[in-house]
Amino acid sequence: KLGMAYRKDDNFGEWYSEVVVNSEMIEYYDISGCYILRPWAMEIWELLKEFFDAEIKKLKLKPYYFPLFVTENVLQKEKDHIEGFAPEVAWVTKSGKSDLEAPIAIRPTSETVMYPYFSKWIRSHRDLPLRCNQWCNVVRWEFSNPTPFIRSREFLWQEGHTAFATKEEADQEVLQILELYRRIYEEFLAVPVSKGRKSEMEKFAGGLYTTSVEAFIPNTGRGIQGATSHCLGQNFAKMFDITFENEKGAREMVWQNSWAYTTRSIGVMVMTHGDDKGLVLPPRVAPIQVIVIPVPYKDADTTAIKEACESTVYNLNQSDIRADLDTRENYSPGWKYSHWEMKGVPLRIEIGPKDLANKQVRIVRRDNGSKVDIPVINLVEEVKALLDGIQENLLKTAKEKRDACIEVIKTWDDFTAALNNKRLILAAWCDEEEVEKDVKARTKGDLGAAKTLCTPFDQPELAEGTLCFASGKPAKKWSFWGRSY
Ligand SMILES: O=C1CCCN[C@@H]1CCCn1cnc2cc(F)c(Cl)cc2c1=O
Ligand SMILES: [Mg+2]
Repeated sequence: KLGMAYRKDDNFGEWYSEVVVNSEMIEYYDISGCYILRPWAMEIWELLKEFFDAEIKKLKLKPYYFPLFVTENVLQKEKDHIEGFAPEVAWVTKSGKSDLEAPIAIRPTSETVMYPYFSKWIRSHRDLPLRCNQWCNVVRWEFSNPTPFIRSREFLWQEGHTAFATKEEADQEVLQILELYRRIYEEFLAVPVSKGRKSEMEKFAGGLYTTSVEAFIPNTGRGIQGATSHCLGQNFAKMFDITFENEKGAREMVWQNSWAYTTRSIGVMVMTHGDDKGLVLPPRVAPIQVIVIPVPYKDADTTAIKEACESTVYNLNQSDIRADLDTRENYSPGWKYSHWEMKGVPLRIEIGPKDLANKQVRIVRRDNGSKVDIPVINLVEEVKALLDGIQENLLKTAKEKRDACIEVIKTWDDFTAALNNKRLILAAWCDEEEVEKDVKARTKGDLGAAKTLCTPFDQPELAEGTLCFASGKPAKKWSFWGRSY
């Protein structure tokens, strides 16, 4: 199937569903909210994992794998904060025809699975820091509109769970991990994000504070949480009795963090860069960075052309560039151009008789469609420069688009107007939870209510006497507000 039926700016939802299928990332599945991740998606996940895993190994994280299942009474251990999540928990109640004695939950997150064993493993300060990471799937039986990568009932993630003797160590790691999440989004996915702190209402209820990287989708005017890094304080240490004997022989509770990013990150990238020809991949996450296509003419030397394509791919691969060729005789060059554009391959190289004769190749950029003829001898350097240029251009363009959506507001009327204009709102407010609840109540509607997305670490100047846009009380901080996924 060639070409898109939907245009990104006309029908974003349909456009998105079409892109993820036509680019061969996703196959829809017969259970709502579940999707098949095909190689074009999994290879991106693996490239991100390769970077992140190497980085957390530098931070001394150790790989673990904990069971998928958790008993009811262990899951209920954090009853205070999970009561809001209870409807999302999926339960196994039978095996074959017979009922299980007690239902078993499928992990929606792994605190309750892991922490009883943290309690067992941590005895002395010498057992600290404990640094545990697992790559796995989790299940949350969500009911709001399922969307490939963005909101699914099963998704892949990494979840890091660490324990320290001091709050200072925990605070430091929270930010180290948040920086890695920023790098995942900005340096790999070319998606601009804002680092900040979640409000008391939006944070992980079981923790002390939550930091996050927040992205924004201009087409829908919705914010989207890219990844989270929580400091749990000693809350879970208390709940699960995770204590250690310090150097002086006194017993203390550990300070813990937990942090995650998920396959949602791939969906954010698709939404950010895709266009009406389909997917547009940032080179650093492109499974194929360069596709080489022979352009044979009726009486041309097709063998020579094919050999030129093969040596081009070989030379690029020798320089660690992910190149491949499409020599399928049953498809025309034109069909192949559209096919690989749909899949978002950053560079296409065309080799025809003229190119052969001139010892050059024609290179076409997916991001801006520009074409350039390059002498074969300069090929590798030129391709590397072009790939770097595309990576840079995608982030720069996305940043400009996101920044163009930011609107600073001071009054309630401007707030509601900006909301309806699909803006990313930056507003000073009094930081009172009641007021945040009130804004939610006053903006409820079929598009969803407005909420705080994060309080950016990078705070604009707060002029003396600035008043909260919602309550009129003295403003304490600037926060990003908007509707969200
Ligand atoms: O975000 C992270 C980073 C990685 C480890 N976990 C935390 C907190 C997860 C919050 N959360 C999120 N969703 C949940 C859904 C549920 F069904 C239940 Cl029972 C609990 C939760 C829940 O605690
Ligand atoms: Mg949720």
